[in-house]
Amino acid sequence: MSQIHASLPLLGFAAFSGTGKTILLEAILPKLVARGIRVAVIKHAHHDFDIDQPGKDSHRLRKAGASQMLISSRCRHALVTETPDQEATLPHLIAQLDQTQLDLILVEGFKKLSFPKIELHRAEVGKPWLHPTDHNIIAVAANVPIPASGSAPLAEKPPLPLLDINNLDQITDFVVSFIQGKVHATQLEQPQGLQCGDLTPPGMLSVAEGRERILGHIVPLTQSQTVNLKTALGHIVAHDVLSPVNVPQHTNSAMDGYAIRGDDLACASYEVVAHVMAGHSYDLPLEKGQAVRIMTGAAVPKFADTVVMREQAEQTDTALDNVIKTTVRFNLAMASIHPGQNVRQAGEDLALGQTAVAAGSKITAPELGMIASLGINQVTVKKPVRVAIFSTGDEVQHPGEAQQNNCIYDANRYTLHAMLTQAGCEVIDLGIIEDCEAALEATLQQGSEQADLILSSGGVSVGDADYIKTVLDKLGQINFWRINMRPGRPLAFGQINDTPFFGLPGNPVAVMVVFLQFVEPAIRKLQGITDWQPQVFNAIATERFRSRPHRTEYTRGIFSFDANGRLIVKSTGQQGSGILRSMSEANCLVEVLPEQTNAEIGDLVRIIPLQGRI
Ligand SMILES: Nc1nc2c(c(=O)[nH]1)N[C@H]1C(S)=C(S)[C@@H](COP(=O)(O)OP(=O)(O)OC[C@H]3O[C@@H](n4cnc5c(N)ncnc54)[C@H](O)[C@@H]3O)O[C@H]1N2
Ligand code: MOO
Repeated sequence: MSQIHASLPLLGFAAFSGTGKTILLEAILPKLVARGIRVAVIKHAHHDFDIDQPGKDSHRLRKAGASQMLISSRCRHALVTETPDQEATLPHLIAQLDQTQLDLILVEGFKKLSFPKIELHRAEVGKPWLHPTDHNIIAVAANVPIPASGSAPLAEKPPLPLLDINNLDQITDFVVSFIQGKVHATQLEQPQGLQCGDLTPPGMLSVAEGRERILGHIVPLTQSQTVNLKTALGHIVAHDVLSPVNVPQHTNSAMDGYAIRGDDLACASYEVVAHVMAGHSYDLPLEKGQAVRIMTGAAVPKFADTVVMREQAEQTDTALDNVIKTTVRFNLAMASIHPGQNVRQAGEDLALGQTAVAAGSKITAPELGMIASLGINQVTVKKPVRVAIFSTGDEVQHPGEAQQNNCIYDANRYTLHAMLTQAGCEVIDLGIIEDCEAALEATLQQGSEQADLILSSGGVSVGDADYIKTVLDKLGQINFWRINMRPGRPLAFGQINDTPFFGLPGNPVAVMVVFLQFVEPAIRKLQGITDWQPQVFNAIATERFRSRPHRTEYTRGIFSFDANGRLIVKSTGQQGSGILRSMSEANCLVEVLPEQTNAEIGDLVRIIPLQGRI
C-alpha cells in the first residue's frame, strides 16, 4: 500500500471500536483550536450512512435524483455526493478540503491505509495491539504499558512514544509537535533499495547553474541573408525593420457610415455632400452642418473626425428646383455620439520611422503581415543555425534495417531532427557513429567544420565516458557534468575547434528534456534572441509528483482546465527515461523545483507547455 500524502500534516487515530476514538477526538479538538490550529476531520463511516434527514428539502431533492447536493446557509455549507459505484479514496477526499484554511487534517478510520497514525488502546476492550502489524503508527496512546512482545517486529527501530490515553493535554502536545515537524514518522514505510538518482554525489550542478555556464560560452551568430518575405517565415530578423510609412496612411473610417465634425454634434440633420469609397477621398474641408457618406477604410475629409454608423442613420433625398438634396439624421436614442468615435488615426498602428519588428524577433504570421503592410517584400534574416547531429553506440541501428539481437533502433536522431527543425535550424545528419575512436574523431572534425553547433547522444554516463572523453579531450575543451535533474543527469558540454558541443545522454526522454532545458536556450542565443524564456504556468497538481530535495524533476504531464476553470495537471503515467511514449502523450513538463520536495495533491506546480517546441 503506497503512502498517502497531503501538503498539510495528516494524522490518523486508529483503534478498534469501543476504544473511544470519537470521544477522544471530541475532547482534544477544543484544545487544538484553543492553540490557534485550524483542523479538518475526515471520518470514515459504515457503508450506507446518511447525513441528511428524511423529509428535509435537501434529502427530497437528492432522492429525486440529484447526484450532488450542495446546501448552504450563512453559517455553513455541506456537499453530499452520491457514490453508488465506488467509495471515494482518501486522497480524493483530502483534495476536497480547502487546504488554504487549515493547519492539520485528522483522520478517523481508514485504518488499513498508509499514513501517520496514533494507535488508541484500552486494555478493557480486549483487542490486540495494532502497531506490530501497522508500520504507520507513530505513537501509542494507551492505559497500559506496551508489552515487549507487542513491539518485537520493530525492535531495530526506536521505541514508539507511549502516551497516556487519559491525559488529553499530553496527547494534544504530541499532535502539536507533529504539526511542527518535531515528531518524525520514523516508522513509516521506506522505499525498498536505492533507485536511479538516489545518490547525490558532490559536484553536481543545478539546472540553472548548468544553463548559465552553457550560455556563458555561446556567442550569437552574425551571418545574415536577405530573402523574399514568404521565405522569411520562421526566421529571425537580423536588423530592426523600420516603418517607411504611416500605417494607416491616412486617418480613416472604422465603420460604414457618415463622417461629421466632432465640434458639430448638435445639428438635427446634416447635408450629405459626398459619397467616399475605400481608396478614394473627398478633398474639400468638411463644413459645419455637412456630412460625407463613407465606407470602412476610406480617408476622412479634413476636419471630419467622427463617424456615425449607418445603422443609426436615416438618409433622405429631397428634390428642390430640380436639384436633389441629400440629408441625414441620426437616431440618438440608439446610441449617443462622441467626438472622435469610429475613426482610425493615421500612423496609429505604426508611425513613420517606428520599429515594426525588432532585430532578434521570430517572424510568425503577424510579423509577416505587418512587414507586408509597410510595402516591404524582402527582409534580412539571420542565417539558420546549422546543427550537426549524430548518435553513438554499437547497439544503435537505423530504422528500416532488420533488427539485430540486443540492438535498438535510433530514436534520438529523429527527435533531435524534429526539435531542431521546429526551432528553425538547418540539420546536418552525421548518422550513427560506431564505438571507435577514429570514427568519432573524424565525425567531430567534420561537424566542427560544417556546423555552428554539434549534438551527440549516448555515451556520456560513466560507462563509456573514458573512450569518448579521450577523443573529446584531444579535439577540444569538454566538461562532463552531472546535473541534479531527472531525467537527463549526465551531460557533456564544451567546444570542438570553437564550435559548441553537447553530449546528450542516450536515454530518449533524457535527450528531449536536456534539449528543452539546455540546447534550445543555446540555439536561441546563437540566433541572437536575447533573454529567451520558455512559457511557464502554474497548475494545481491532481496527483503527487515525486522529487528529491535539491533535484529538479521533470515529469511528463497533461494539463487541462477542470469544471471550475482551474488549470490542473496530471502525469502521463510511467516515467522511465526510456519511455518515449510519455513524451508523446504529454502536453507539458511538470517542473518540481529543487527547493520543493515532492508536490502533493492540491499544490501549485510549474508546468512548461510543449506545444510548438517538440
Ligand atoms: N553507473 C551509472 N550508470 C548510469 C548512470 C549513472 O549515473 N551511473 N546514469 C544513467 C542515466 S540517468 C542515463 S540518462 C544514462 C545515460 O547514459 P549514456 O549517455 O552513456 O547513454 P548510453 O549508455 O549510450 O544509452 C543509454 C540508453 O539509451 C539508449 N540509447 C542510446 N542511444 C540511443 C538512440 N540513438 N536512440 C534510442 N535509444 C538510445 C541505450 O540503448 C541505452 O538504453 O546512463 C544511466 N546509467
Ligand atoms: O535519468 Mo537519466 O538522466 O535520463 O536515465
